[in-house]
Amino acid sequence: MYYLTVENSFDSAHFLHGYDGKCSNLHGHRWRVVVDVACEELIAEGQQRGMCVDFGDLKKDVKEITDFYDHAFIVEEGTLKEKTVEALNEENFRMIFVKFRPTAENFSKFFFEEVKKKGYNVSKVCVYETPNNCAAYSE
Ligand SMILES: Nc1nc2c(c(=O)[nH]1)N=C([C@H](O)[C@H](O)COP(=O)(O)OP(=O)(O)OP(=O)(O)O)CN2
Ligand SMILES: [Zn+2]
Repeated sequence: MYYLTVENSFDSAHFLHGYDGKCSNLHGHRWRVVVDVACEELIAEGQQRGMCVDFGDLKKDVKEITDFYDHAFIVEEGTLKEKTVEALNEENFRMIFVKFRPTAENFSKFFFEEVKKKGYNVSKVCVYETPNNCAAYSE
């Protein structure tokens, strides 16, 4: 089995609703998303001969998926008061609502599925919230 690894990072804010501690406060991370793709066989012919997939294609797709979350406030649906959302909208702050609690674990599964949808044989996705903490998802 061959394994490829690419990564992309994005900066965004979040908070953990219902968390008893500092992470219940609005705070930011440089989220680092590390994607592993597996191949049993390499491409036999053409420009990509000897490759699992072209790093360029994989990097472009991972960047496209993750850059959407850059410089945004990521909010779990239903965790902010309506008037807070309205006020933030009035300020033109970019909010992205997600259906899950925005933890590294949930993001690792979310990005795993998003990259898989692009047709890659994803073997693992790790999401680093800080340089020292990461969560991984694989199937
Ligand atoms: N298993 C998880 N635990 C925590 C997550 C998570 O996604 N998965 N997330 C958080 C918070 O988002 C927090 O920002 C990160 O927590 P923590 O490492 O405790 O904070 P610091 O980076 O500031 O670390 P210090 O060592 O305290 O400086 C919490 N837990
Ligand atoms: Zn955090």
